[in-house]
Amino acid sequence: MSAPEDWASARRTVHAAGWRAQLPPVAVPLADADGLTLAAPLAPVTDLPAFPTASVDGFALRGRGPWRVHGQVLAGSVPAPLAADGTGVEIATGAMVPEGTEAILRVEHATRSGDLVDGTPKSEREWRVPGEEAHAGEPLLPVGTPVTPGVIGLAASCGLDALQVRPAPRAAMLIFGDELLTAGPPADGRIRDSLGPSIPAYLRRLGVTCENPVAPIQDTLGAHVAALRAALDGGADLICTTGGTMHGPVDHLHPALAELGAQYVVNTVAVRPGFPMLVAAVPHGGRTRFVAGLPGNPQSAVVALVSLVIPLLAGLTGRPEPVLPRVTLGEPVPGRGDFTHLALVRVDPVDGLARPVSHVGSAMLRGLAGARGFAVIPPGATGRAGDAVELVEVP
Ligand SMILES: Nc1nc2c(c(=O)[nH]1)N[C@H]1C(S)=C(S)[C@@H](COP(=O)(O)OP(=O)(O)OC[C@H]3O[C@@H](n4cnc5c(N)ncnc54)[C@H](O)[C@@H]3O)O[C@H]1N2
Ligand code: MOO
Repeated sequence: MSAPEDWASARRTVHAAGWRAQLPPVAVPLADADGLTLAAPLAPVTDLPAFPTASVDGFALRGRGPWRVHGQVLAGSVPAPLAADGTGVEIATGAMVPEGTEAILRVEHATRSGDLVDGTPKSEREWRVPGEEAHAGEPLLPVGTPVTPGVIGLAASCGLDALQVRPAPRAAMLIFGDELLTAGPPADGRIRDSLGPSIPAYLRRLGVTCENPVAPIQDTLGAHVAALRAALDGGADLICTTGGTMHGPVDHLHPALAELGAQYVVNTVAVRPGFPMLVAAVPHGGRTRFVAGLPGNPQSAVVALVSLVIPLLAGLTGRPEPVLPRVTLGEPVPGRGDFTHLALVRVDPVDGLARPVSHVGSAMLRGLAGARGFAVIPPGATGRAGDAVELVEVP
């Protein structure tokens, strides 16, 4: 077995490997772009607003009052200029302001008799001027920005119909372990596969297109290699496997990777739980694909997902390496010697402090199901109440 790699540096290594293999950009209609990643800066086609735009309902006026009002300007039309002092038009919020306008008088500040209007307009301008929000071509959001509903709305207001984005990575999910049942209660030495139903759900939350898992795959080297080949031929950018990361009698992942000509990006990480996790790169079909080997112990598999798969996906989609938020511990959390300890915590909604949860054995999911994420206790350290530590959130 190779020496385990430091947890933080393993994250940097997989991000860099994903970055080098970034998925080629595509143009995607706005309505389909949520969750993808900008591959070009977002910039407006015109000034924003594109024309002087009334902010209130009232009267657009020229010169001194009282003003003779002739006609109406509604949003969506091009008005004639105000040609003479002492004249005006009724104007609606959102309408283009006529050339020659010197003030807009709000309807609630106006007195009207017949076609004459009088009142005192506010001293501040009651319309938006072109370029007030942005100028044509001005970069508003950089490459690597995750597309959110807010970004989609901004893009539409900028006059864009599509966005240049990195597409969603495609994942396949392979479950190893002859002891696994896909339905019914555990019994007679057999247990339920808890990762086949849950890891694809996490992946989808991470913006990945994930097929239904292939489960369980027979505990033979031939079946492992065949399943990995089928996933590569199916076009997967990322293949997540569970189990078989160690070197027990039926752990075939390492020999299967060797047979495929895969190169380790990271092979075992100095973290508890989860240390036999790995990421390997496989050249296939003219580009690099990745295999993420998640350990079989269920909590360890999720640790591997948040530790390695999330930074790998960030790299693949052209996003920066994830920056971890910090939380303050409300109780002590022990360290794990030379290893990083990822300790499941919940974050109290009232005092905002992170406290360890119970039932956190690496074979258990009970603690994980109610936890916000993993507090990171670095090698050689111990978490004391009041310490601000990094938090890896569970997706
Ligand atoms: N001699 C040693 N043995 C083990 C060590 C060690 O250091 N020396 N480390 C343990 C650790 S830590 C982990 S984690 C596991 C990792 O093992 P594998 O990735 O090879 O996983 P398996 O042996 O296939 O399974 C381990 C465990 O998890 C259960 N399992 C597997 N898949 C699923 C699934 N989809 N759903 C639910 N449970 C699953 C499986 O039945 C085993 O109980 O190795 C330790 N051993
Ligand atoms: O590292 Mo194992 O993943 O402790 O259960």
